Amino acid sequence: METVRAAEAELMARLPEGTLMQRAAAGLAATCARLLTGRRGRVYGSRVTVLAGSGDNGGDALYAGAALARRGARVTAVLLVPEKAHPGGLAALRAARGRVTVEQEVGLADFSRADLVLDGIVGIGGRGGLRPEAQPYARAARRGAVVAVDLPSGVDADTGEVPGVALRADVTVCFGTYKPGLLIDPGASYAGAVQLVGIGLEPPAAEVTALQHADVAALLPVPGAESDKYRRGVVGVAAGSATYPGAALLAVAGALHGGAGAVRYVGTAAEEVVRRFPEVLVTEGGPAGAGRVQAWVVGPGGGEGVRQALAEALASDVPVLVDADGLTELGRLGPDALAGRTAPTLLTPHTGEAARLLAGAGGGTPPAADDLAASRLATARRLAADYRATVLLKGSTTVVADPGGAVRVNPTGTSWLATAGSGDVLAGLAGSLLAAGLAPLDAASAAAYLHGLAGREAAGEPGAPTTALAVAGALPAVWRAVRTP
Ligand SMILES: NC(=O)C1=CN([C@@H]2O[C@H](COP(=O)(O)OP(=O)(O)OC[C@H]3O[C@@H](n4cnc5c(N)ncnc54)[C@H](OP(=O)(O)O)[C@@H]3O)[C@@H](O)[C@H]2O)[C@@H](O)CC1
Ligand SMILES: Nc1ncnc2c1ncn2[C@@H]1O[C@H](COP(=O)(O)OP(=O)(O)O)[C@@H](O)[C@H]1O
Ligand SMILES: [K+]
Repeated sequence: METVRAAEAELMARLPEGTLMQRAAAGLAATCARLLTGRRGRVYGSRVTVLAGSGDNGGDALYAGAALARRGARVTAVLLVPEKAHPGGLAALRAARGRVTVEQEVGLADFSRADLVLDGIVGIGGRGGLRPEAQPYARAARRGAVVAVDLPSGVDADTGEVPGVALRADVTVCFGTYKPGLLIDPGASYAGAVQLVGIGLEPPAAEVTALQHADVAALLPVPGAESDKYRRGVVGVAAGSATYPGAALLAVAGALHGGAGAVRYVGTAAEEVVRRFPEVLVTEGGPAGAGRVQAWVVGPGGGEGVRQALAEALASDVPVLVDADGLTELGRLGPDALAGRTAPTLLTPHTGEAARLLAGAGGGTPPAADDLAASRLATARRLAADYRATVLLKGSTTVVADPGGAVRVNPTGTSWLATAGSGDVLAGLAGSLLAAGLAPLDAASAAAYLHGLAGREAAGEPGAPTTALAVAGALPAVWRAVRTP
């Protein structure tokens, strides 16, 4: 949040005092009024509780509460740290005939009864989780909507980590820029629907970004008039074993829809692959003896042959994507196995595989996968730095980290993707984009974006269990949707 603060400070120096807070509060009040109108038909007479902490986040909430009170809402502000409540906001609320209480019991009762709660306990200035005085609100029952001011209180703005408890919101109104904590789980799951209110803040280039349709459309490889299959790129897939022949089919299915001109398969499932996908080139032996490819995918359903396949692929001078059993093997070898590479490497672990990779990098026992899921940003960054490779960390929020420091979080994911084999499809898809010439960060984040949309498409609305093969089958429709202006 240092960059946001710097941008705010720079902008504030040019504006009359309080301008940004007034803009923020006006946007916040407008969203609250829309929500109340939607739920109750009108703002007038509705019950609103403002939870106001000790900083400017509380100030925003108090000013917005004042605006709602002027429209006839019955507003009560609960001051969590009475001596530090924002003086201007408090005065505005009082002038609008809002009630103020410092009794936490009264506050909790109001909170539970309210049609709408404004969570202004703490925003980007919050550190170390909710303090004791605020914790009961995170646990209390409520019947109304909770609108988080800038960020759900208790969520770390920079990382999405939740040390302790946090206030779950239905809507988060964030000011100026999306904070990473709103995009990365577990924080993202507390934010509800996120609305951005412009306050005239021009954010500097962010360290953590999320692609949108237009960004992905610009990245996707599209054949030109002069293209042929080789110029579009050939992706090599070394996947599948006697135990998991299906992983080969799924990785190939993803690869066929990723933009490469051809897919070359090596491995024990060649017969099944060709029966299902006659367009695939198959070669005996491992990656070293296969014809020229522009990128390798190694590891899905890997089995016995994975050690050799990984060694051969890593010895090549083309980008290599390592997934699944390939990652387990790489964890055994440690980062040194990538030291001599002349082309980029993309690692696509889930948190269990990430734990093995970290153990391989640092020695010792693997960290618990659950702990890594609670600190996705830090985990992806650490792996990227340790292995000097691009890392796509899978799971409830997919995070892609480049060794150079850039991070992208994927906004399209859906938990319907938590189905066996969908990771294999993602590996093939991302490998295909690598072969088509995308940089690893672009290939990984565009693949995650398409894969998330395909998961949604395959699950349908309002959602039903789907399969990895159906996710692969949805990819063409998703490409078209993304490329439609
Ligand atoms: N800057 C701007 O131009 C604009 C900023 N805007 C708004 O300001 C917000 C940032 O305001 P901020 O910097 O005052 O910090 P904020 O989030 O209110 O928290 C700091 C206070 O909370 C306390 N505290 C700390 N940790 C805590 C915890 N875990 N649990 C409980 N309390 C905790 C801490 O107390 P202390 O440590 O001092 O005791 C300190 O007093 C931002 O999110 C946005 O809403 C908008 O108006 C647009 C323009
Ligand atoms: N809760 C979730 N929400 C969103 N996506 C998820 C969730 N759980 C898993 N996924 C996604 O599903 C895919 C599962 O991949 P992976 O764990 O490799 O499974 P498999 O090995 O069975 O293919 C990944 O793309 C991952 O990001
Ligand atoms: K808040």
